[in-house]
Amino acid sequence: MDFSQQVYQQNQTVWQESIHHPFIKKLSDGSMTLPTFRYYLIQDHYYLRDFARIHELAADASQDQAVKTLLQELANSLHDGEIATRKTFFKELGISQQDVVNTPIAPTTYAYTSHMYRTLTQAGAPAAIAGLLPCAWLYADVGASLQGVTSPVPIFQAWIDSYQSDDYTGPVAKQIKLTDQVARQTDATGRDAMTKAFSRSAYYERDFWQMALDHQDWQ
Ligand SMILES: Cc1ncc(C[n+]2csc(CCO)c2C)c(N)n1
Repeated sequence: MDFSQQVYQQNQTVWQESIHHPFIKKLSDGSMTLPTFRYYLIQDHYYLRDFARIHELAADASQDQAVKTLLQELANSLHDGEIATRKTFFKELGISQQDVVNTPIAPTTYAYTSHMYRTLTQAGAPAAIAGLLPCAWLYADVGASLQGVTSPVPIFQAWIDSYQSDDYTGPVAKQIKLTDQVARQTDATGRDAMTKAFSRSAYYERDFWQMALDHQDWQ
């Protein structure tokens, strides 16, 4: 069985807890408050900045030219895709640079991004690549689970729509393929590190939703 299918199956409990998380329910039924959505977007802004950076660092650390190129491509498509979408949301909700500066990175965002940097420095590019995978894959599944759902709040609907276009699902398939290719070129110890990196990211993805509902801070 491919590495991706194996870790996907192993992490279904936490995965399904994300898909059925109250955060997703509140987005789709419109009961989420705007301050919660704003909180999520600002934390996500911090997250995406590091997420893009880790692609670049993993590309630098990778020995394989094709892997390097694909990671760089994924990093570029982030700037045109997810990061650009966030900028539109910021504009629509009136979130300013000052609002971002005034909001510190919260513990779960800090832990999730630190986990990805740590994985890269301690276990290398293959594990870092596996740690990047749950992000896009989970959101594709969340998008699929929301197919046909119409949120009464237009900006929540825009968020849902952003995970349903082919522009989005194409890169996810590429990333799964890349991870499987890297896993095939890696020994058992490396694959074990990849497995751990994937599981930990899946865990932090679930906690990210809860962090936003709780408006988690450092108190
Ligand atoms: C915490 C968190 N996890 C996942 C995503 C989703 N996401 C991040 S980058 C990207 C594009 C393809 O890699 C997608 C879908 C997010 N925004 N925030």
